[in-house]
Amino acid sequence: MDTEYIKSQLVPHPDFPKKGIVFLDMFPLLRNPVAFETLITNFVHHLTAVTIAKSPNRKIDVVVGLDARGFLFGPIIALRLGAAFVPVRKQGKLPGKCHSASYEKEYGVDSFEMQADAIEPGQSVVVVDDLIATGGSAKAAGELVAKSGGKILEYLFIIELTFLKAAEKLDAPLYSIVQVDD
Ligand SMILES: O=P(O)(O)OC[C@H]1O[C@H](OP(=O)(O)OP(=O)(O)O)[C@H](O)[C@@H]1O
Ligand SMILES: Nc1ncnc2[nH]cnc12
Repeated sequence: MDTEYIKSQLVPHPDFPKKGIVFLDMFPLLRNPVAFETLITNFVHHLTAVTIAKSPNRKIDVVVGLDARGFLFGPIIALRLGAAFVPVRKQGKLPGKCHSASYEKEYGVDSFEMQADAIEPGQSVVVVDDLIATGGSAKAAGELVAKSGGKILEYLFIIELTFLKAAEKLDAPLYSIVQVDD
């Protein structure tokens, strides 16, 4: 089963980057091409099914990836879907006019930016990242998409820390491949 295989590639690191956090490292998954392909295929099949169920004639226009680990697989999903890839970056990295939103996360505070002309009003958007913990970064990304007039179809993650109940903070459905419940 995809889920078990993908889960088996994630390596927990207790007390990183600070005491009390169990950091789930996704990089071993990317070192294994079969697991990486399984991951991408899972996301693409899921998104194809969701798109068909919602509106067979409508495609996903934009895949938004979050800095930094969402950049590692978001562009691949975008290419497979024939969609644009748009990065949401930490503050001060993007040139031109940007929208910005600040947020609190599992181990700190940060601010995100997205180029103001990257998404056109009415475009269908999915947001991807490796992991959702408190949901602070995903929520901030959602605010940036909304400022551009994009419509979020779904938020997608490899890992969801379900005990933090982040799904309740989001304005669109959440899909995750691996759920961690404690
Ligand atoms: O749901 P949240 O509580 O917002 O936490 C999840 C976010 O935290 C991690 O990124 P991090 O900010 O550590 O940055 P990195 O990808 O640059 O390591 C992770 O990749 C998510 O983006
Ligand atoms: N527990 C965790 N493991 C990996 N990345 C994270 N980002 C936020 N929380 C994390």
